[in-house]
Amino acid sequence: MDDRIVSQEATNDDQSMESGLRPLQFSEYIGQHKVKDNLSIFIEAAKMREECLDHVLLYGPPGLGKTTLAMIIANEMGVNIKTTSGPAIEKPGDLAAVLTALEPGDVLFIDEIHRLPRTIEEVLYPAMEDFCIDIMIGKDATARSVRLDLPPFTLIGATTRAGMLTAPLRDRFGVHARLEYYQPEELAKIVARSADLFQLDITEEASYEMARRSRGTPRIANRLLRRVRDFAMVQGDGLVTESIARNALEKLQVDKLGLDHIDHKLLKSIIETFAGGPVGVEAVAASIGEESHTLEDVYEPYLLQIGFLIRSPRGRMVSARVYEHFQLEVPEQ
Ligand SMILES: Nc1ncnc2c1ncn2[C@@H]1O[C@H](COP(=O)(O)OP(=O)(O)OP(=O)(O)O)[C@@H](O)[C@H]1O
Repeated sequence: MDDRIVSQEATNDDQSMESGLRPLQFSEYIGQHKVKDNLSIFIEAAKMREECLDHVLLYGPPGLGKTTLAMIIANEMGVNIKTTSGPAIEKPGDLAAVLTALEPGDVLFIDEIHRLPRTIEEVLYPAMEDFCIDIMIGKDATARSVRLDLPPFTLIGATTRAGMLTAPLRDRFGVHARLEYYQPEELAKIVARSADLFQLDITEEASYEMARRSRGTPRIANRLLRRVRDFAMVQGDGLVTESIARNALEKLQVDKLGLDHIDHKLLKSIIETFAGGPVGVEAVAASIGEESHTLEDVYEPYLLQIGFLIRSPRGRMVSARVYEHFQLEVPEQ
């Protein structure tokens, strides 16, 4: 896990803070209108039919609110939620234990569902389709399969890698919802809401200052707010103003677009060592002393998303916007 302030992954620090900041209803969940509107209809219809909600697959990058949404769905359905994750389920028996402990109507949330081993995934198929599981009793010659009925339940699977799910598993989810990166105005509302929960006074401009640097991700917005709050308490009179926020974010080395020193090092290395590219990912990784898979999984996605990096068949290139961002002259083609 990387410990950058702009990391999308949750740190231990985030986890203890996040539970208190989680919206509990759709009305408090900011943005993601398409997903929210559709889910609200499906929930309403399931309630009218007095049935469970169909199984839901939530996918999208880390920190965009998949866990939060799963909790809201359970809350809006008026049922309990049990939470586990792909890596926590090591044997088919682990999953059988979770499934047989469900109460009728419960939501079972499996985070990082793409990390379930195939043999365990197969236990899920009949559970999702027919609300039953087949478990093996005995060994070798005396082994036999016994079918156990389960109560009707809703499985909510969350993944950052929908492409890594097998087709049979993906097809068993009736609802597929893709979470998108947030717009600055939505993140500004999330910052203002969290500040309110922290009982912190903040100006609208200060919320925007953090929103613009949060890389489209609520988790990062909330993390920046926590750090800025420290600066406001020590350096100001408690009110978070735009200039306190800007000053704090500069000290934290998070620039106007949410880029940090690692992004700068990566982009500058391509400009200075490789004349802007194209250059192979291995060469870039070596030049900044990182593994190539870390570069691809952790550092590149945001830079690609904002169009700062371009992936071409001949390797990575920086776009003209990177030169402008660093106030460098754009080289002639
Ligand atoms: N739409 C939203 N409105 C308000 N707050 C949000 C929203 N989405 C996420 N958050 C906040 O961002 C934090 C991170 O959200 P959450 O843990 O649900 O992300 P996630 O997508 O499940 O991340 P991961 O994939 O790493 O598990 C939570 O504390 C939550 O309060």
